[in-house]
Amino acid sequence: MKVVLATKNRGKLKEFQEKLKEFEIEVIPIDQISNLEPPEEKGITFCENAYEKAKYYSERIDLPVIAEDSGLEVEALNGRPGIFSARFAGEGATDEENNKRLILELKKLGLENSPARYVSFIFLYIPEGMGLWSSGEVKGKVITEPRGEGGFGYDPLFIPEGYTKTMAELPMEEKNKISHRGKAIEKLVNLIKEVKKW
Ligand SMILES: O=P(O)(O)OP(=O)(O)OP(=O)(O)OC[C@H]1O[C@@H](n2cnc3c(O)ncnc32)[C@H](O)[C@@H]1O
Ligand SMILES: [Mg+2]
Repeated sequence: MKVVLATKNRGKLKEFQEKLKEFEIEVIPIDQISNLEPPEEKGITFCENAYEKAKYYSERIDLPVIAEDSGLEVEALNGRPGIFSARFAGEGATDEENNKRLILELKKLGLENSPARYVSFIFLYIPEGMGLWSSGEVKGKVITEPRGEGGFGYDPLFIPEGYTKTMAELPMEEKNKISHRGKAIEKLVNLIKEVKKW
């Protein structure tokens, strides 16, 4: 089975490819099929953004498309950056700039860490008129001293619950076992299997 993934994020793409390989599903990045620019993320929830993006591409390329919207919710920041995680430090910000902003915001509050969670929301849009969705989360804490080279985004600042290493210090295989995305992908695969039985 093959499925198109609508993302511009290389880290995300690699994690999807690695995880779905376990289930013999091949992931084709959207830019191999189409050079359409993604729709603006206008939603106020992860759910809306994932749905809108999957629908947008699927209707235009007439193939099943997966899109994911994900982010980091920090307790001390009342859930921010949330859906704005990719652009916390401004439109087009790099991971490093976003991490700096997070550290600064925590320090402004006099904090060295805060409970936090990563959230992933995945939508699979099938042109014949069907949609499947799943979500996942991983709880942990964010710190103000980055560590590790793996993963992407806020991983050098995120320590999953029950761990002492940051997400960026874990091999991808291990991150995929415990991460918001890994869990959401597993749930989606189970749904696909159910639907195939009909
Ligand atoms: O929209 P696409 O093209 O898929 O790529 P994106 O990077 O903009 O992806 P999102 O809109 O879902 O924003 C998610 C942001 O949340 C953060 N994030 C999500 N999952 C993460 C993870 O597993 N590790 C670290 N940071 C993560 C990171 O800053 C991402 O850029
Ligand atoms: Mg995005």
